[in-house]
Amino acid sequence: MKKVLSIAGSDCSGGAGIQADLKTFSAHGVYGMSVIVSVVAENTGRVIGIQDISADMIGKQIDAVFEDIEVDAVKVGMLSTPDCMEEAAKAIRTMGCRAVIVKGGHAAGNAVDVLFDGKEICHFDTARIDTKNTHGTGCIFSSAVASQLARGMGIREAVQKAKDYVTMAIEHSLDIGKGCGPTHHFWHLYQYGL
Ligand SMILES: Nc1ncnc2c1ncn2[C@@H]1O[C@H](COP(=O)(O)OP(=O)(O)OP(=O)(O)O)[C@@H](O)[C@H]1O
Ligand SMILES: Cc1ncc(COP(=O)(O)O)c(N)n1
Repeated sequence: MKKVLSIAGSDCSGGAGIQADLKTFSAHGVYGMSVIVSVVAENTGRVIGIQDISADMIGKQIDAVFEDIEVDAVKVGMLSTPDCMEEAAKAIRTMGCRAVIVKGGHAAGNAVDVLFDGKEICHFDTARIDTKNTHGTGCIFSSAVASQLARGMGIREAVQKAKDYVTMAIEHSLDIGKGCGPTHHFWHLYQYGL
């Protein structure tokens, strides 16, 4: 089984952050691991508090994973301090960085994401879904890309599959909480079974 690591914050309400990443990894059939950089007291409506984990402890978590387990892909989420960013940058640097994707979830009109793979620009364009329930969309989109890369897919195909996944997860989003609810990480599994 391919192994994917998320370096991100913890969302106690379960829709974003580490919790969303682990659900997304499981939905993609990869083994999920997590390095927690921050504990966030948040829900679908507001962020109440943020407790950052020390850079030393973040580094130790990363070392604990890498000294023992072969990691096929890394996804980085919320990084709330420059120290966290430095630890993550060191980890990413060891893997190389060949492509960049800019997400357009907050723009007006269609939901368009733009990928630059070092050679060509590629657009991923879907109709905007009219819903307030988009808590965690960025988390699950990037976790889905990391999962597909770990499974051996090329970058363009991985982004297309992740876009399809996040779009359907938003389409089947859950009305949980009073604010912006989470998406449905396992809609496909619940609809069609294993
Ligand atoms: N209402 C929507 N309808 C369709 N797709 C959406 C919608 N909102 C977000 N997306 C898609 O979800 C994915 C995540 O992008 P999004 O911009 O929401 O991430 P984000 O992490 O919230 O962004 P940011 O980091 O700027 O807060 C992208 O593929 C985006 O196009
Ligand atoms: C711990 C944590 N990490 C990230 C996000 C952003 O989520 P998104 O931008 O995907 O909605 C969040 N709300 N909480």
